[in-house]
Amino acid sequence: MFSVLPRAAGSAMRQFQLPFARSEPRTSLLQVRFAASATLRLLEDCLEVSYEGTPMRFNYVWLRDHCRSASSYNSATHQRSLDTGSIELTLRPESSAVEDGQLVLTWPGGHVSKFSLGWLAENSHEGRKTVMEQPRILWNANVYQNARISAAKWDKFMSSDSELKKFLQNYLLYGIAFVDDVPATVEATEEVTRRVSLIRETTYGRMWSFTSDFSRGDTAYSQLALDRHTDTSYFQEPCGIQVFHCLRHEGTGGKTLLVDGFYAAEKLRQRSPENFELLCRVPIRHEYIENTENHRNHMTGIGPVLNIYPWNNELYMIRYNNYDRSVMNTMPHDTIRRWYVAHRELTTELRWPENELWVKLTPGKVIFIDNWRVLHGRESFTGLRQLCGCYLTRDDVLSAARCFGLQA
Ligand SMILES: C[N+](C)(C)CCCC[C@H](N)C(=O)O
Ligand SMILES: O=C(O)CCC(=O)C(=O)O
Ligand SMILES: [Fe+2]
Repeated sequence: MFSVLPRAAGSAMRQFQLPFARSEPRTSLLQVRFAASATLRLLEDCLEVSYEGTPMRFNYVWLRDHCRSASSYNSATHQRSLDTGSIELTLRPESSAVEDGQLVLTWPGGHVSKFSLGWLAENSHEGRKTVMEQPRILWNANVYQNARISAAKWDKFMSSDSELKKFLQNYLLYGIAFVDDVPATVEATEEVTRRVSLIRETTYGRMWSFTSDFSRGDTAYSQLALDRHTDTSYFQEPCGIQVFHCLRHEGTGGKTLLVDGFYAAEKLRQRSPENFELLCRVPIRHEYIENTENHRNHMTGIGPVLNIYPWNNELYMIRYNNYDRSVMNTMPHDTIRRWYVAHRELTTELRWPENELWVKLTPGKVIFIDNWRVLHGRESFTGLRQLCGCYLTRDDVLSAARCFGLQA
């Protein structure tokens, strides 16, 4: 397994910088010793706090903006009451002190702000443990199998919060997680997903249950194999999580394929930074057109294949669906050739057999897939196969994880 830290991207992205510019403090006006190993300095444009060995700088406007006094902040709703627009941008405190592990600042006019040193350490730029929004363990089939992640069990999952927390931690790290022993019904599948989050209703329904009956205008509703892909790439915001539960299958084939899209994309970033960068930059369109007796849809989503946060180059979403990719008319002629080369290189990564995790979904086994990261596909099959599931709202899944103290 290679590192999960985002690597510095290639040449075209080297101009990247953290948004927090570092400038040398100019004058030291005041030094106060306030704890065994902590020092406070009121500088020209910021307060420097050296606490537990880390010097941290706090902009004065930032400090006033983060004042937790009753008139500035409603701690019952966790909302700011202060109008940030009313803070003088040249503001400086009139005095500063440390009392009982708290930094106490008095502002011109007499308003007092208090900050615990621990809170400052947690929230300073310098004190932040990691620049990653979402720590992950990227995997190929070996890595995932050797990790021996156990599936949650229905009974415990439904009743024990620590079981749910463990499940969410696995989900966040690997982008997939399983619950076993779920009754093979749509209702139980709904219950198990409601334990985690809200369901995202789409044109396919809230909960859906389908066979290969071509009830909708899409290949999923057939017996054909489906190559690895992410779903709803034609949404402006693709669904965050996909849930599958195979309620019955009397026949052969139909295994589920899972591929960690971020593992493949990071390989591409290492191997060909320019191709990685191109796939981050060039927008393409996906489309879902359905015109049947009962359903009329025309959806499009536009965006790059690889989506990274501009401030740290961390991947947060891959949109990869060769079936639903629409006409390539969103880029100039000279980019097209290069885009196909880059896309081919990513496709090659995604197709290495060692990156493929194959799972036979059986009645009772529910899988949650991070549809912004892990691609799914299936083998062709024979016989009656009924699959049910739903999409989940991403924000609510992440919120559930944060409520357990997980970094999400
Ligand atoms: C999952 N469910 C069967 C309801 C919908 C399938 C959607 C299929 C579509 N081609 C896509 O990839 O988004
Ligand atoms: O039939 C399957 O296993 C999955 C089909 C699929 O890709 C989907 O429903 O999104
Ligand atoms: Fe799919």
